[in-house]
Amino acid sequence: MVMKVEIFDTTLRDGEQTPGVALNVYEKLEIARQLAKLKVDVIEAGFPIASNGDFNAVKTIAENVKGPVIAGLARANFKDIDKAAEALKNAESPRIHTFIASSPIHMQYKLKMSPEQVLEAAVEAVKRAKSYFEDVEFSAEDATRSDVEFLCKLFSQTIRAGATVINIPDTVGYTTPEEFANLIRTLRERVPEMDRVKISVHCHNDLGMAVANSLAAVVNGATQVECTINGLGERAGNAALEELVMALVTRKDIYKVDLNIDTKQIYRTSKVVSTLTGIYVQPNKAIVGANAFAHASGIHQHGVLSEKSTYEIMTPESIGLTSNRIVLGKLSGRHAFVQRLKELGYELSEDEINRAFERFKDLADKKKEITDSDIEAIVEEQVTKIPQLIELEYFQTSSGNQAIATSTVRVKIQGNTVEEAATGNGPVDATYKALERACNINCRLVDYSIKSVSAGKDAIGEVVVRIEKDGRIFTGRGLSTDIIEASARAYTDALNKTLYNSNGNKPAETNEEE
Ligand SMILES: CC(=O)SCCNC(=O)CCNC(=O)[C@H](O)C(C)(C)COP(=O)(O)OP(=O)(O)OC[C@H]1O[C@@H](n2cnc3c(N)ncnc32)[C@H](O)[C@@H]1OP(=O)(O)O
Ligand SMILES: CC(C)C(=O)C(=O)O
Ligand SMILES: [Mg+2]
Repeated sequence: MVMKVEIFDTTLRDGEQTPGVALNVYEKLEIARQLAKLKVDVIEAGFPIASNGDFNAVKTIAENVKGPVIAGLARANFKDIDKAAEALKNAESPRIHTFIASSPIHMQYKLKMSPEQVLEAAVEAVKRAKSYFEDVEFSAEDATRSDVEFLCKLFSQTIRAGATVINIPDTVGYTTPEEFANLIRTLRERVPEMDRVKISVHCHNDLGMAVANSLAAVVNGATQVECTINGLGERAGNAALEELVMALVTRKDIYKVDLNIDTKQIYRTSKVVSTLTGIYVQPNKAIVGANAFAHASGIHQHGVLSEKSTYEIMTPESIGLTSNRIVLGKLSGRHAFVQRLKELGYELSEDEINRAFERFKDLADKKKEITDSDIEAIVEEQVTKIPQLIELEYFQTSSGNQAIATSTVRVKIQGNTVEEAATGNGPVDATYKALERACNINCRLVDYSIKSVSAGKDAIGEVVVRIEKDGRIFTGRGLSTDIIEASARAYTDALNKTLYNSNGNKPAETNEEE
């Protein structure tokens, strides 16, 4: 029989312990409703004794969210438990989650209690909680640094007192998969009562092993896993729900467990939580990071375009995304570029593709990500071009508010390399004068305009110039992330057209005017 593992979400309790996060009752309710859509088995809605706000949030969620068990946290004392019971009393399925630390460090320095006192407080707490509700969870805080003998005693007695769920937290993220697996196995072997309750784990991520430790516990019999959306939580956070769930689903061949979760709600839930908590998800975060289903390198893009499973172990649709993302940049190859051209509706010849691809690579060296607008601009610039009689090989400018702008350019004109320099009213003016000299063309700048083609600080600038020569107007266009370069390219393009025209050719573009 396939074992069922329950997902206990503590985003609203441990997740809210993330430094800088404070959710109001409406925000908590919205997250709880989304967690119910995700079909988590338990929502830990808060710590009712902590504040009136948290009490109200737990009460509101208990009264309004149906489906999952609604849990409230309480220390091992009557005041906390009574308050939690009051907040939870109208829940469809309420659970009081009471806890006390069991490690020597915590007992001695924090609680200032002997093990015997802790044992007694735990048993009394569970009995008190049981007087309110059938479902009672008991946690031995810092279990992974506790004496195993003592843990066995604590769990045996709290189960006899009525606990229905025994939670084994790795409170400070100290354990390792092997050690934790061994602890779960040992406890199950040595505490016969564990057979009749749910065995839960609650792992923190201080050494980056929260998910791995939780999975090791599942393999060894844990039937409930506590986790948070986006891995939020105290210090380095808790095991991330999305990672745990997708590991259990994707590697069902190994874990062989069933879950209630509707994985298609994962992405949306992550978004809701990051928006309401203000804690953004790092781009390379597993499952829900912006790059989790993005492919940036040519070899991978080619693979994924041929067959997605070459580089995707789960589908973006399975977590609620509509598709993967092919990110065009300097590491992309021809396959991905050609595919994007097709998607944008271009039908280009081999030669046109070659030229556009060359320009794309050139631009990608300067710009992190090439957007669709960039590609459209590249195609417009490259493909509609007449033969390059003048090629801009190099330019250098210097300018400043106290200096005379100077520019040096090197161009290749019909096979000959010419270098010239000029001064001007600014770097663009100086470059234009140097280009005119180098090309030996007398013309007049009629119009100059610049606009941003794409978004962001590294956006492409598009410069369009109109020049007049012998009574005719020629238009030139230039693109670059550097506006001086875009200006130089535009002017070179226009000069090229004047030369092409004076050689007796009919300009290919329609933008030439009499
Ligand atoms: C591992 C975890 O994540 S546990 C959950 C942690 N979350 C929180 O602490 C968030 C909410 N907490 C709060 O709002 C407050 O800390 C409260 C309301 C719980 C308590 O506030 P205060 O009464 O001002 O106490 P304070 O937080 O300074 O100290 C904790 C007290 O609880 C005691 N305590 C801690 N854990 C437990 C426990 N599980 N059972 C019983 N007593 C406990 C401490 O020994 C200390 O007792 P003392 O006041 O007699 O010295
Ligand atoms: C309250 C308990 C379960 C906890 O958050 C922890 O030990 O980390
Ligand atoms: Mg915790």
